[in-house]
Amino acid sequence: MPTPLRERKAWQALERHYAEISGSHLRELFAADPGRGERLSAEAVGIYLDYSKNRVTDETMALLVELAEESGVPARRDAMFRGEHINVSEDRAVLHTALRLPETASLVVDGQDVVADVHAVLHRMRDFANRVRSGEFKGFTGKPIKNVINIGIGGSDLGPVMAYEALRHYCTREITFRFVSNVDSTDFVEAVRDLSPEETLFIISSKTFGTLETLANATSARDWIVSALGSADAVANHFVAVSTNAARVSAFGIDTANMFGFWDWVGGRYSMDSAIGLSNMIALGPDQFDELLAGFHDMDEHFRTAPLAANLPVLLGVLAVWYRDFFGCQTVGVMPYEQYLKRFPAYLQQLTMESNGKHVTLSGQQVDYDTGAVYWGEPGTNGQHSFYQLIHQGTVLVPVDLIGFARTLNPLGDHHDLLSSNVFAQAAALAFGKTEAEVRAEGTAEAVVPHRVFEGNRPTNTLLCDVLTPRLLGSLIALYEHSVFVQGTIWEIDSFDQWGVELGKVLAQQIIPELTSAAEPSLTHDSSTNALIRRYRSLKGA
Ligand SMILES: O=P(O)(O)OC[C@H]1O[C@H](O)[C@H](O)[C@@H](O)[C@@H]1O
Repeated sequence: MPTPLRERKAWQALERHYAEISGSHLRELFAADPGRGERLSAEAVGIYLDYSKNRVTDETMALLVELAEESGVPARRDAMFRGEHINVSEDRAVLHTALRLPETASLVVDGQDVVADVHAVLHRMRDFANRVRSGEFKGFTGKPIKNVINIGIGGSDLGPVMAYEALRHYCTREITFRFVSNVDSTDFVEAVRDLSPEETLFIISSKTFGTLETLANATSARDWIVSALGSADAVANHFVAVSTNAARVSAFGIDTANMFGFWDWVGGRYSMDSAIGLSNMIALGPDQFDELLAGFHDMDEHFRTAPLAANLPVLLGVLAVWYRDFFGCQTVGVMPYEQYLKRFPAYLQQLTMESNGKHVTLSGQQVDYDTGAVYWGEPGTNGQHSFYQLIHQGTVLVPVDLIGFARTLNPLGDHHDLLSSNVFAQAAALAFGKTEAEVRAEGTAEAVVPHRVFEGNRPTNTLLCDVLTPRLLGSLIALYEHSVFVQGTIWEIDSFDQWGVELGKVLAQQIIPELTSAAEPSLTHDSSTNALIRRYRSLKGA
């Protein structure tokens, strides 16, 4: 049993240290230490992390790294990479890192070479992707596929849609890609409105193949194809499945020959580099998909081997703990200054919040400290003209990750420098602010002075990369995956289960028949739920 968090030596030292330094201003820390801006940085696999604009000193960082050490981050990391069952509440290995091991590697878990299994599926995916891309794979009426629709939700949607948007520059423009996730019929109806069924392929992505939203959408997709093409036999030409559950795939009516498998040791939110990425492989082509996997692996190797004090996921992870538990920050903003990464914050929400939104330790004890923060964000400059006001002058402290790139994939005049100047300007403005004296010196009318003061001392990480490539994207995602792991290990929680999504699902199952029934809603509901059900029924019937 690890020492409870509050009793760890490094934690207690951090409590004392926090009392000493929490009042320090980044203005003073920078003024007293000209080397700070370069020293408090780390770089690996094409990602430069400037963490100097955090409310830390060298001593803070040393203590945070000690905390990671004392919390057993290296040992648990190695256990994860070996395939031990670190997901204790589901008694499963956590092996998304095996999805990106090179074919020459070998990893035997429970008597099975998982690398061989992974590459067997990758080979089938490559063959299929090539056949779809070349037009060799044909629809029921003999036409090549022009549209690919991934139907999935949560981890079976967010990764593929984020990566598709992120890597659009590298994707074929010959095929239209769409992603249907919501059980709201509008999602499906709008996605297929302008498409020809004869040229449309559905990828039904679901780890369990039991998710209501996905099965409802898959059923509507099947009806759409069968009614348009006039034969149930058309399913074989227009549907493939990605799942761990072959029995359910075949019960749905998809031949398991058209199924791409993965394994229970891949968590849904860690699955975009498994067969769940099939739509991405078709869009990118197998070679660029390999690059994406190589990028994940680059970061895995860095995480596995770099000293903790220079280890990017460890640094991001311990800083997240520092703000969450010592400064009491409830949220973290992630702002990509790269339009292609517009869905990255949404992707990170599942990764971070489903992983670390937990209230008990691995052994089931209620935690007596805060765990996962709320993650949110938008592309940077758009955010500046909307909610950055609160980050600059509001009363909450919001640590922000700013993600910038030296080069754009779409050079156009001076746009990219205009964009990038904002990355550096925001980080500086948040850190150093503007004092009352500075505002006055500008000749500001006295009554307005307080409104124009920026306290500063608002922390940021700046992640600076060269240009967005599939490889870089893989590394960036793995960076956040492992940061989540570091946080979860320090908090001693299970970052790989998600029991918190179950209760609502069960209640919805109970309510579904009540929405069409004329009988009184269930006596087991509360009066509010019953009143809402009655009102819904009467509005619907009106
Ligand atoms: O891939 P599926 O089995 O359809 O699951 C889709 C999603 O739904 C669940 O409710 C979980 O909260 C997610 O972790 C998962 O990614």
